[in-house]
Amino acid sequence: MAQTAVMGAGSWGTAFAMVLADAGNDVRLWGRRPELCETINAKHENSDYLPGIALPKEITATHDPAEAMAGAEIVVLAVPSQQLRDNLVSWSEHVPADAVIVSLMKGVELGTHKRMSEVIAEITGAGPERIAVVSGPNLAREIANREPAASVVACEDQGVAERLQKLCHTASFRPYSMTDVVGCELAGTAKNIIGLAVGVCVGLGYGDNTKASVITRGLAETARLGAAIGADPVTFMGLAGMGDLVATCSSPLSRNRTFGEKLGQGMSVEEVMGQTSQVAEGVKSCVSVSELAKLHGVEMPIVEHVAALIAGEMSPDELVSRLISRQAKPETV
Ligand SMILES: NC(=O)c1ccc[n+]([C@@H]2O[C@H](COP(=O)([O-])OP(=O)(O)OC[C@H]3O[C@@H](n4cnc5c(N)ncnc54)[C@H](O)[C@@H]3O)[C@@H](O)[C@H]2O)c1
Ligand SMILES: O=P(O)(O)OC[C@H](O)CO
Repeated sequence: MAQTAVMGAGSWGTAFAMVLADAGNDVRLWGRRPELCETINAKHENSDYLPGIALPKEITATHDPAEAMAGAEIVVLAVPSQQLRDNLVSWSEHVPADAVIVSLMKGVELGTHKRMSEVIAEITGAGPERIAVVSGPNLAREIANREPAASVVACEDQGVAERLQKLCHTASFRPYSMTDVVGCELAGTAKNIIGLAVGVCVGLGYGDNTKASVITRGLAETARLGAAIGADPVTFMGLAGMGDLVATCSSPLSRNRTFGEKLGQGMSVEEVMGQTSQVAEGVKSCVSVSELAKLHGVEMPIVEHVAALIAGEMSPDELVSRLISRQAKPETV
């Protein structure tokens, strides 16, 4: 068992802190707002993000990053992807030199097109054997309710992945280990964008054939970019790929799918933003992933159309009609 720090007390940071505590680890949870940390410590509940769920007593919250990470063997990062860089710059002096740094985030940075593991390596100087990713079909509220689910722990060092796997294996959470960090991160990021597209179709009133078509072709274009940036193609068939895509695109709990659904129903991006307190990563990552694909000469029509929709350059109806009327071609990845 290990001393762990979870940096970010939103939905997934808190739910994953529960997983770590259930697995027998000591968990310090860093929260941005002192008053939320006080509530968590006093009531053992994150009333803002997971109301009604009793947190294990082994979780203690703090607003002080130095206190959160002091002596931590495992530092878990769970803030919105576009906010990671700024936070990590201010936290990096407190990250213990030998700690393994685990990303729970599913996004690609705007401007740099970097995956979160690349941002972590750049800012902390940690080598690949100290950087890991957890990704899979893991909607926070279901995990916090201890509903059975599987996930993937990826680290280039298989031994480190296996150690982390043991540290987060509980009676309801079953992690698999793997070494494909690139594939895992790309799959987790792209599924949010495909989830937005599926949500748009749901909002327009379309049914399961439409959803399945977007999911399948979404996975194909994700795998295409994966092949270009060095991912293992098998990853896209697994929990971080197909698994997460199915969970996100099927569930009303998904913030990305819900965001798209509201757009499909006729709300503007600004209106949906105004109603959304939690992060829908695909809204930003559609831009960075679309640019990354272009840099690698890879076509990602669904991602590109979602980026155009978010930019206000096309309507939900146009998104669907333009995708369906693209030139006919063989079904290849
Ligand atoms: N919620 C899920 O079901 C789930 C599951 C798997 C992965 N993820 C991923 O985990 C990451 C975190 O998502 P979440 O669901 O916890 O998001 P959230 O919106 O529920 O919470 C985000 C947390 O980050 C904090 N935050 C926001 N802006 C910040 C800033 N500028 N500086 C520091 N902290 C800031 C918020 O206060 C909050 O504690 C995302 O990349 C998401 O895609 C989420
Ligand atoms: O709520 P979403 O759309 O951010 O999805 C949450 C998780 O990533 C599902 O695995």
